[in-house]
Amino acid sequence: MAEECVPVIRYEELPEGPVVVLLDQTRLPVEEAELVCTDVPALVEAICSLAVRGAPVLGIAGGYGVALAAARGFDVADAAEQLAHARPTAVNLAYGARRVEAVYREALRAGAGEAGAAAQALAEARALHREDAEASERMAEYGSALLADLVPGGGMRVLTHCNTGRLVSGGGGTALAVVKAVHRAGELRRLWVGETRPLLQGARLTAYEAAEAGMAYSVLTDGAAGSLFAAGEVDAVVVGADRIAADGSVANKVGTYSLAVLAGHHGVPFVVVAPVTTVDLATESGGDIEVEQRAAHEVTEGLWGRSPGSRMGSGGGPALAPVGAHAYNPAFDVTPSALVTAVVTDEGVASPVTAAGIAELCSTSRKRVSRSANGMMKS
Ligand SMILES: CSC[C@@H](O)[C@@H](O)C(=O)COP(=O)(O)O
Repeated sequence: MAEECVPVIRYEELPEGPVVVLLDQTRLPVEEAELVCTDVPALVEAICSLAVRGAPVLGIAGGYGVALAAARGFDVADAAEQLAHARPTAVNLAYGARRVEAVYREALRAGAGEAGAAAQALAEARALHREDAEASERMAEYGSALLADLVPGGGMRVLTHCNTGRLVSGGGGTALAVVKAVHRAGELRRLWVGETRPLLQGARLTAYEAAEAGMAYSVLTDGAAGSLFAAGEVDAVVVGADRIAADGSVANKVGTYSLAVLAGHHGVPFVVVAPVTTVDLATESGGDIEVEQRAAHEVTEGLWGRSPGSRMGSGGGPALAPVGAHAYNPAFDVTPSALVTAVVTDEGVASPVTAAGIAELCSTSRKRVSRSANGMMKS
């Protein structure tokens, strides 16, 4: 159960100073080790190496990073800049860093002083963390209800990609939180877990969470998805998102687009689950989304499968390809809205996925924020 698990991220005020503590996801599933970041460069390094990863928790990390810089007396604007640009595709990272930076600046402007502004920055980062947990619950509710409609009769076989559960969130997560709700309702026959090359977020992390939740699951190589669809073994695909453009295009872990094409070909619902904070109305279309390109050695070396005596490559892993092999290694791809059956958010569901539907979800969210800013009850 999530309550007994090592927290994915936390901000701690130790006698020697504040720190951000992360569950190091590069070490999973072998061990649950924590990584303690005492400054922003250490946190940026943890973000780049994927010790902390997945869109919503990157937002929380960005927020805590700015709060950490403020509390330790570092240059807050520089910290926010470094964090916002540590990875380019997941919009939540910049969102979290900029949101907390804005609160810090406003507090300074209002005369709170540095310590007061730092305290307000931390309160904002903690609020962001809490909101994300609440958003997970709402996405799980909306998403599981939608799946029950899309796949009537229960006993569904769901295919997912990458990792979108508690490891990416202040709460239960996005797509995997939906699958967990389906499982709790007794309606999940099997979770198909795409291994997610090259860094195996599916095999290492989603399988770890599926086992933790007691689900029936199978890991498959990314290349095996086609034959699984052809055999009629997939009732729905449920994935997360790193950025959703105004036209409803979805950037998510590389391999998502291929699954959407397969789902379209086989008439299987393809559902994207993400908080509204992952929608970026300033990005007009999928072609405008910056896709992070990562180092070749992630593809050409077995970074997660070191064994004694293996010949090590430049990244420190055993060679899987000739030394020096060129690699194409985008971290994400973009799926056009026409291939997406529904976008499930914490503010409701857009289906069919249109620019108007996406804008409507965001305006619901803005109304909610302004109501709560006016001291009214949150809906
Ligand atoms: C809510 S998680 C959605 C996405 O962030 C997830 O599917 C994903 O692509 C993560 O990529 P990663 O490179 O592991 O950070």
